[in-house]
Amino acid sequence: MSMSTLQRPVAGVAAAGQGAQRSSAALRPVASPVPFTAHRANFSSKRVLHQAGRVAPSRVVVRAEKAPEGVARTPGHPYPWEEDFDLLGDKVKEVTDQLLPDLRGCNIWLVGMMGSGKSTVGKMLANTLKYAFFDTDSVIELAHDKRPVSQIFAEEGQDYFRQCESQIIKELSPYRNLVISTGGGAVLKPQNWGYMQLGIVAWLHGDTELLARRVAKDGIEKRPLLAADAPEGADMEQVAKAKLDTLLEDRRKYYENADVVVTLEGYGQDLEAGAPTAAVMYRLLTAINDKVQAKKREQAERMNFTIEGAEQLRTMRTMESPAGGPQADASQSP
Ligand SMILES: Nc1ncnc2c1ncn2[C@@H]1O[C@H](COP(=O)(O)OP(=O)(O)OP(=O)(O)O)[C@@H](O)[C@H]1O
Ligand SMILES: O=C(O)C1=C[C@@H](O)[C@@H](O)[C@H](O)C1
Repeated sequence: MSMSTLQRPVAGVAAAGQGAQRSSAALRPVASPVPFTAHRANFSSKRVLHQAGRVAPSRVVVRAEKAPEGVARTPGHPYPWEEDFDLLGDKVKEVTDQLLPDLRGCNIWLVGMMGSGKSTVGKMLANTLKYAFFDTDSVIELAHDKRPVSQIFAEEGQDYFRQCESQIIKELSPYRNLVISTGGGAVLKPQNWGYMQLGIVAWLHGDTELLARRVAKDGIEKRPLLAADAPEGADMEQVAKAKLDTLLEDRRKYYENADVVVTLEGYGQDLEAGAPTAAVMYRLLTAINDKVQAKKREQAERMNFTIEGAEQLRTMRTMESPAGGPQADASQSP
């Protein structure tokens, strides 16, 4: 499959490729209409309008509405501000403002098991950073006349699907300002890491009970690796959980190569559903920022050296070079 017509990503461009030929899919960012919304609460986001010269174009203002009356605060919550939507909104803005200039357009690759929320969180993250968003599964579907992943698996096989996935990862990697949500199995191929590690790779890590609940709710038939050989009439959540356990066992070592790991764990009223999307995004932004700031400090430290005898260097005069004489003479000869 050739992806040679990949368009330079333009934020906000609607998904293209409808009816695209399998051999020449035009890749454009999947529209990311999801603003800063939490699954549980009413968040709203507002982007600052760029008024020439008055507002830095990278600024994103996230406003969070008040938490509904009566929402209990969970004692011992390790991230208590996640339960205070005003505070969470402020914190997202704070970390985004610090991160964006130092991120310098570096791509963010989301990896993780099925159901970890890579697409859901990825869209919100792209929105917040004003990055374009790609979902490799969606791009493959678009490039195949919108056939769902499960059908492509059934008709073309998993190997073919993995080749498409690798091709897309390769083609996206030289671009900048992208959030890319990868398929759960993208981590299996070393060649994919070669491309993803040009950016920052973040693992969304949740326990398999949580993931199974989510994928069962979506319908496991959408995920061919989970649906295969599922006994009829079985509890789909249990089927999914058993398969996810096996897959995670095989894949953990690959996911652990990620630059940052973000837990999906929810607390208090989010114990079952996992952390709300906005909270996961905040954890992600913070982890990426920590990484980027550490790298910046490391680079600054490397530059923090003194040259012994610097004074001598400054006053040193060029001595006559043995090579200089004859060459100089030659250059002057007619
Ligand atoms: N923070 C969240 N809280 C509750 N539900 C969520 C959250 N994030 C995602 N979900 C739900 O979980 C399901 C899986 O999410 P999503 O498709 O984003 O995961 P994914 O990692 O991209 O999965 P896959 O790799 O299988 O495509 C969806 O139904 C989504 O709405
Ligand atoms: O975990 C996996 O191997 C997969 C995850 C999905 O995102 C799809 O990429 C596909 O169903 C395979």
